[in-house]
Amino acid sequence: MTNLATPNNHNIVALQMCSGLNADDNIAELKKALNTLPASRPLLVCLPEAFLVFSKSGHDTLSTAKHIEQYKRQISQLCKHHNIWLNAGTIPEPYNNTKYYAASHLYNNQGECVATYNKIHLFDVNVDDKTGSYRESDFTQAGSDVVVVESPFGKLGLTVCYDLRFSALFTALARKGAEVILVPSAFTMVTGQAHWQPLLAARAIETQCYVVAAAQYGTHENGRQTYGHSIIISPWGNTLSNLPSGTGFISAKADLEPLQKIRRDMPVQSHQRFREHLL
Ligand SMILES: O=C(O)CNC(=O)[C@H](CS)NC(=O)CCC(=O)C(=O)O
Repeated sequence: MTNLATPNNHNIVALQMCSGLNADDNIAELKKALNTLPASRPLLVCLPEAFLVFSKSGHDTLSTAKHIEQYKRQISQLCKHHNIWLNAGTIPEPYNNTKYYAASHLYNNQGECVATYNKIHLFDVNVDDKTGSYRESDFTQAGSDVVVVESPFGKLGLTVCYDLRFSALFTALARKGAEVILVPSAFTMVTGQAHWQPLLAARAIETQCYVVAAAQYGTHENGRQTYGHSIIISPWGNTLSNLPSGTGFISAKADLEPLQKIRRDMPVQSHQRFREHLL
């Protein structure tokens, strides 16, 4: 595990993981990683999509969804124990007997779940890799609500992975006041190499938000290969920290003063001429 030296004013961490099939094993990995956290508080820790379970099939993820409360209790206790805010990447939340939401919860440092975003755009895509065909909507119910939540780190906008390709969602988040946008992800190696970094940079620049993307990396027990490259980008589009490969942390300071100056100097939201077409 890579642990980069962390200046003690850093307030945001993104954890890169290589999650496996078994939820208990993935929680054990998470616990180990949290024991090496930087000491600064308040601290927001961001986890990747599917950190709890990265299955071979939606059937297996659905069985984890049926026992999700025990895992949520553990996640909540970890937040209290470490005195951290946590974006719990995604976990499967039951929708009905055959589908779950890809739910991205935000926990505060008391262990309370203070916001939930359900992934809106589902990855029903053919990719030129070993997996070939991704049909996320077979088992995942799409969400519909745009979520921005107050926090000690600014107003957080929640998205997940494939959502990154849909700028209208990011514009909607910006219009709801988002200052820091989280993009927990499990990008494929092939599409990540082609599109990951430029899409994230564009979203940061166009929304004038910090963008924090915690990613899955490596070859997983389910046979999939993910791109990694967890990254924290400033509202000016600068990369503040990144981790191309392996597992471990990156961290940065999300400072709202430079963000406000960027928005004063270049008020793109108020220059927007297509407002009536937007959410
Ligand atoms: O299936 C799970 O268990 C966890 N979820 C994922 O891995 C999701 C849905 S298949 N992956 C993506 O959205 C990749 C997007 C992507 O790679 C792109 O937009 O290019």
